[in-house]
Order: sequence, then C-alpha cells, then structure tokens
Amino acid sequence: MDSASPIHIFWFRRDLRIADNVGLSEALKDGLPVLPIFIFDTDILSRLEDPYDRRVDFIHQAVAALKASFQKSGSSLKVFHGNPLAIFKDLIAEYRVEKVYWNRDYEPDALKRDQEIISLLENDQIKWKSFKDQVIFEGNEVLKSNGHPYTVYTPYAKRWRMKLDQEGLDFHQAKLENLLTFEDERYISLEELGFQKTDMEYSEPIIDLEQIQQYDKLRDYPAQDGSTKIGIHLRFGTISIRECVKVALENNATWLSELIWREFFMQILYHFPRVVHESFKREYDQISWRNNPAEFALWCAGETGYPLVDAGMRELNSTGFMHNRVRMLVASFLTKHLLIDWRWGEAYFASKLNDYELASNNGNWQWAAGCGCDAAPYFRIFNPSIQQQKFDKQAEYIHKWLDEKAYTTVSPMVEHGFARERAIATYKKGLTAAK
Ligand SMILES: Cc1cc2nc3c(=O)[nH]c(=O)nc-3n(C[C@H](O)[C@H](O)[C@H](O)COP(=O)(O)OP(=O)(O)OC[C@H]3O[C@@H](n4cnc5c(N)ncnc54)[C@H](O)[C@@H]3O)c2cc1C
Repeated sequence: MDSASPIHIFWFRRDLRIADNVGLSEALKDGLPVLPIFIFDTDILSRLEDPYDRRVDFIHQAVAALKASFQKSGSSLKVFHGNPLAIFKDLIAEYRVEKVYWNRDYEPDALKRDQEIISLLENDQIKWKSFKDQVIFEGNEVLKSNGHPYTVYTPYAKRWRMKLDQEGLDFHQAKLENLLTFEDERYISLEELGFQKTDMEYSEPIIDLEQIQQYDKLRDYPAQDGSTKIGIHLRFGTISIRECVKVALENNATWLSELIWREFFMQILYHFPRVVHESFKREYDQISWRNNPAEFALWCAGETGYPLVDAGMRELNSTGFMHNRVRMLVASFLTKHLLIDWRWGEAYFASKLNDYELASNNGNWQWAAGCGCDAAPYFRIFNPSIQQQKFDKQAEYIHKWLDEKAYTTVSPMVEHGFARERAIATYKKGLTAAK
C-alpha cells in the first residue's frame, strides 16, 4: 500500500459489526479506500479493576471476528491499544487521511473523547463525519411539542412510535470492495491488554423468533428462558438496533416497548447528564442512607437470607447476567430494605453486568430507588417473599443458584415489615427536609 495515497478511516467503537453499520457503509460509499480501525482504549480499560472481565473478552472476540471478515475481503482491521488521541496523531503522521468516519456514542466520557479527536482533526484540516447508528432516535429527535425532553416513558414511547411510523427503518449495506487493500495478521492478545480469558463465548447473535413471540408471557419468570440476552450485543453493537426493532414490530409489542425503554433512558442521560452523580429528583438526595458496609457485603455476596434476592446476586456474580425481574427486586431491597444509596448498587452492577450500559443501569437504579424520572413511588416496596411466590413459585430459579443449606438455613438479615416501615419513615423525613 502506498501511504501517500489519500484514504478515509472508519473508527469502530460500539458498533462491532459489518451488517447494517451506518457509518461504515457511508464511509465505503465515499470514493476513497477505507482503512478500518479499532482502539482498545487504555483510558477505559484502566478503570476496570478485575482482570477477569467478560466484557473485555467479548469485545476481544468480536473484534477478532471483524478482522477475520475483513481479511476475507483482502483487507484487515488495524487494532490499536492506547489513548485514542495519541493513536490518531500517529495515524495522521503515517497516512494521508482525508476524512474520518464514526458512529455517534452519547455517553459523557465518549462525547468528551470525541471532542478531543474532532479538535485534533480540525487542526490538521482533516474532515470528519459521524452518524446515528446505535439508536433509532437520538437525543433531540423525540421531544415534546414545547421542545423539552420527555421525562415520562408512556408519552415518550407514543411519540417515538409515531415518528417511526412516519419515517420507517433504513438498512445499510457495506461495499467491502472499497476497503483499503493491505495485510495485517497481528492481533493483540487479551493478556497483552492486561486481561484474562473468561468463560465468555462470543458468537454472532441470532434472534430466536419463537422466544420473542412468547416474550410477553414468559419474560417475568426467571426460571424460564424468556428473555433474549441480546443486551450485550446491543451494548457493543454486534447487532443492529434496526434489525431488532424490525423483529419486534413484526413479532411482539412488549419486546418493542423494552427497546424503547433503552432509548428513553439514553435520552434522559443525554439531556440530564447530571443523573450520573445526582438523583433525577434532586430532593431524594436529602435521604439519610444508612450505608452499612457489612450489610452491603451480604447483599453483594447473595447472603441476605431472602432466597430470590440471594439467587439473583449469585446469578450475577457467577455469570455476569441477572434476570430483569430479579434486578428490580435486588435493587429495591438494597435501597429500601437496607437503605443503602442507589449509587452503591449501581456501581456494583456496573462492575459485574455483561450488558452494563450507563444510561439503562442508572435509569433503572433510580427507578427502583424512587428518585428517577417516572420512577416507582418510594412507598412501593417489593416484598421479597411475595415476589418469590409470584414469579418463582416452584423455587426452580432459586434452586439453580442456591444450595439447599443456603436456601433453608440462612434467616433474613432484616424482617420485611420492620424494613418497610423504616424505609417509608426515612424517605418521608428526607423528602420533608428537602421542601
Ligand atoms: C437495577 C437494574 C439495572 C439494570 N441495568 C441494565 C444495564 O446496565 N444494561 C441494560 O441493558 N439493561 C439494564 N437493565 C434493564 C434490564 O434488566 C435488561 O436490559 C434486561 O434484563 C437484559 O436482558 P435481555 O438482554 O434478555 O433483554 P430483553 O428482556 O430480551 O430485552 C431486550 C433489550 O431491551 C432493552 N431493555 C429491556 N428492559 C429494559 C429496561 N428496563 N431498561 C432499559 N432497557 C431495557 C435491553 O437493551 C435489552 O437487552 C437494568 C434493570 C434494572 C432493574
């Protein structure tokens, strides 16, 4: 390859696929050969404390699959490990870069990183183009008629659907023949990145239509295989959201509503980035959390004495996944039964969940604690035993994650009736003080 010939760059981030990748297909239409790149960003990786991280392993395998696909087309994927700004400086020095393409990411850290790259490119008179890819509608596209963002889900979802009816879904095909031709066999190992091999096995996502058709009937029962586990694929873009929405429209309205919840929380984070640190409803930051570290440790370990709570935490600790119904229960238990700040639970989930997504995790934790937009009212306190009766009557899920001894001999760390009264009184006191 002649490094004096002009090229375009496509930068993969949270869009690790070729099919229906908006930015990639646009870059490949734009005349010049395209060099695809991926950066294992040291700024992100250095924040992960545990070297056994399934998400890093997942990305590592997904990037390997991408690289192999490009190699079949006579090209490859250049993979870097380092700080994106420094890597772009090197790329600009090495190639005659005309334009850099990427798909937009809306998280506060990503926006900051992208702004630094934009400044560097503009300084060097290099053009750049970013695209909407990871959502159907981004930040400002679904607003109330007065131009303000929605903070309640139902009207947001109604408007979102109307807009989708009007605009429809667009799919994008990549012209791989326009990739830059080059050879690059080398691929960095997980160990070189500072991580270990985990039990995560990446494979291209397949949407199971039968499962989706049953979704509304089975999704609430943790012992059933009723939800898709597509979250990690949506997080890292190994599946297209447009493909998911098409399937949802054709097969199950409840599943579609869940995909809209994802975008609802993303637009909340976009319009109210303060929620990363603060309660959406600020008055809830007046609550005097008990924040007992020993009680938090019991919750983390799944040793609360409430079998459904404990089974959920053990599922999370051993697999990186937890069923949604149980996520709601353990979050309510932490914030209301134990009166531990929702931010502690949010951070624990962030460290463990394979499908961890800042907007959804934050939004759902604030929902459970009562302090979020459109949240569960503070006096709605799940009774863990009733939840078990309703959703795991035969204790199938519980038996999967708890041994007989843990199930039968550990007594509840706090009595439900007492915890409920204490939570209501504490919330009331905090909210009254905030007035
Ligand atoms: C305390 C708490 C924390 C959570 N943290 C996360 C998180 O970090 N990342 C995450 O993707 N989801 C999170 N959720 C939402 C939900 O639990 C998961 O999306 C879902 O369990 C993932 O399973 P699935 O992939 O089988 O999804 P399915 O049930 O098959 O749903 C399909 C997709 O819809 C989206 N979705 C479903 N439910 C929700 C929801 N309530 N809010 C936002 N999006 C939703 C997800 O992208 C999900 O993958 C959290 C929920 C709670 C109560």
